[in-house]
Amino acid sequence: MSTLDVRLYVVTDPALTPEDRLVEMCVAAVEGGATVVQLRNKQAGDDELLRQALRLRTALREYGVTLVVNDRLDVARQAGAGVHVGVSDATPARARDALGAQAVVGWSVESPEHLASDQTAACSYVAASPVWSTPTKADTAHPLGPPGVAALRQATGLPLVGIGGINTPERAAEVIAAGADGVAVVSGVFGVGDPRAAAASLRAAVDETLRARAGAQTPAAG
Ligand SMILES: Cc1ncc(COP(=O)(O)OP(=O)(O)O)c(N)n1
Ligand SMILES: Cc1nc(C(=O)O)sc1CCOP(=O)(O)O
Ligand SMILES: [Mg+2]
Repeated sequence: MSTLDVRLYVVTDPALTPEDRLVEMCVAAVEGGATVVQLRNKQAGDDELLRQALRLRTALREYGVTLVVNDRLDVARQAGAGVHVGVSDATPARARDALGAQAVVGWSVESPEHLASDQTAACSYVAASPVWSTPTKADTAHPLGPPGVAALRQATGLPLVGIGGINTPERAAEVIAAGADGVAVVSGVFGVGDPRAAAASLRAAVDETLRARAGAQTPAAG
């Protein structure tokens, strides 16, 4: 199975991506360079969320990006999407059982201890939660900062994204330089006027830092 491309992972928020603009804004983010889209709407009922997930799936199919639903296993399964779970949700193992071997299952990790758990065997990727504090989500663990991301990198070979407060290309570059494979972003893409341009700037910073990191790891010839 090929490695999941998590370079720019955008996460929706009903306050920033209202239903009548949800698809248009996600398509713009993908055209700017997003590789994963997560539908996150804590208030929506299952029927409403499923309707949104199906609309997104249809619109995103031609772009070949990954669609993930936050928290709700049943909606994810019915939409043919992946799922993201946190420490207070269903476990990754339960999500894997519900969605099957091919599905994308993501897990929030708040410390290297989480990565010592056998739950990681069920994960397609993990998210460093949070890198910086953010007004977008108040109920997070203590921020890890880039050093915390580096500690998680040492503890896992799974695709690793940082999330929380990554709202500038400079911050995105810091997270990648610390060892993450990608950045997960809400307000830095959907809270600005032009999601396509914001996604393109963040993606450029991610790609440039990944290239610099790869160059630094390759021994010079001679
Ligand atoms: C990519 C990504 N990382 C972390 C989270 C947060 O998940 P969780 O801790 O379960 O919190 P809620 O999003 O459910 O409020 C996420 N959704 N996506
Ligand atoms: C959905 C989410 N999860 C987080 C975590 O730490 O687990 S932080 C977060 C919101 C991130 O929003 P922004 O990019 O606007 O800072
Ligand atoms: Mg959750």
